[in-house]
Amino acid sequence: MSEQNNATIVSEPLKAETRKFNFYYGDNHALKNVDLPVAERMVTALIGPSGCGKSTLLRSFNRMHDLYPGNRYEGEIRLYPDDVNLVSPAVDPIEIRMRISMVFQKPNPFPKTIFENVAYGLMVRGEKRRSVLEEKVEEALRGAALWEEVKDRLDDLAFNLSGGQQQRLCIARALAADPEIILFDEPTSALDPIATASIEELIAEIKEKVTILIVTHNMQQAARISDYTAFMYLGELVEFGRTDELFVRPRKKQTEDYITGRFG
Ligand SMILES: Nc1ncnc2c1ncn2[C@@H]1O[C@H](COP(=O)(O)OP(=O)(O)OP(=O)(O)O)[C@@H](O)[C@H]1O
Repeated sequence: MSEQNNATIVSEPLKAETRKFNFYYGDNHALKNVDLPVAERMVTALIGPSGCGKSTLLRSFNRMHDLYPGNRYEGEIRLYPDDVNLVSPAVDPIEIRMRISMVFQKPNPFPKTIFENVAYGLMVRGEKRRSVLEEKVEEALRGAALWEEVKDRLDDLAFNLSGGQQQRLCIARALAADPEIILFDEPTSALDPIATASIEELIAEIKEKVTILIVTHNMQQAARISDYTAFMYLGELVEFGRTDELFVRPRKKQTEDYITGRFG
């Protein structure tokens, strides 16, 4: 069977796409010629065994690796519709981080109030009007399904919220910046099953507005919430497909071994 071009598998418009993308931590060649299409307003899951490069790929999308000397990108990550290469040195990483937000494994609210956490990005951008901030904070908290729980305690410290609430607050903080893409790095691994279910529901809702890329160790979660799945191994993208097809009829033996738990 001839190799299929991954982008042709996607039926929606592309929001982004990596092309012959490589990443190096100094001498460590962590990502190798990755061609990953990211469908607009869909959920794309990155799965694969520990150390295969999922987080490295995710973090490349908002130029997190720029913060460390010795790291090197090669190839392209095209962002559409502008069609810019977001890892080009000519592109400002700060601008990219405003357009592409990230939610981490462990909730990481700032040591500030609930209100300030959500308003932070807007304030950094110079928005000072209290009425605009209030409106945007409410909208983002509603979008993150947290408004009803916190509307009477917006001036409480964010640390007083439960773990699941803190993670929804971090999602609200990401939403408040009106991002085009949200990157989720194992967002439920520190949460109990109920909080996990509410984050999964939330992801299904916010994908109506925002493109989502998510790293997960949990294959059931990938199968439940994603539209497309990319299976990675040793820095390579082994197989990309529609989630309903990849989990039922994987084309590659490595993918099949991984999803059936026979990996070793
Ligand atoms: N800061 C770093 N410096 C050097 N090598 C790194 C660094 N971070 C990750 N690596 C290496 O890059 C490779 C990919 O790591 P990465 O964290 O992206 O994998 P992962 O699939 O997300 O793993 P996990 O599921 O365990 O989080 C691994 O070999 C890892 O050891």
